[in-house]
Amino acid sequence: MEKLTETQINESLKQLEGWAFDGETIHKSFKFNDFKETFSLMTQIAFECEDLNHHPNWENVYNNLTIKLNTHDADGITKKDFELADAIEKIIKNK
Ligand SMILES: C[C@H](O)[C@H](O)[C@H]1CNC2=NC(N)=NC(=O)C2=N1
Repeated sequence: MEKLTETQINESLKQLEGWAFDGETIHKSFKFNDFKETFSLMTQIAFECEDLNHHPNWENVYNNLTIKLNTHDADGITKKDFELADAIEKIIKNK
């Protein structure tokens, strides 16, 4: 899988509200109602990650969730990161 250039990353980020590029990952932080809702969403996302065979670097503290995505196999950002980010946004929008 080819890694994307910074220009391509920034272009793709325009379609993803609230996501940013920190030089290594695309990332976004979320705040939900409580821990149960947060962990339920993390579980739904986890099954999507398995389907895509693409996994996040994420941190959860109570109702806060920070998700960072990059492609280890490419040592950069690839289309798979944006595919997973899209899937994450859909899960959260439909909660
Ligand atoms: C063998 C390799 O770990 C797998 O192909 C998948 C698993 N999940 C993954 N997740 C992420 N973020 N990057 C990868 O390169 C990746 N590779």
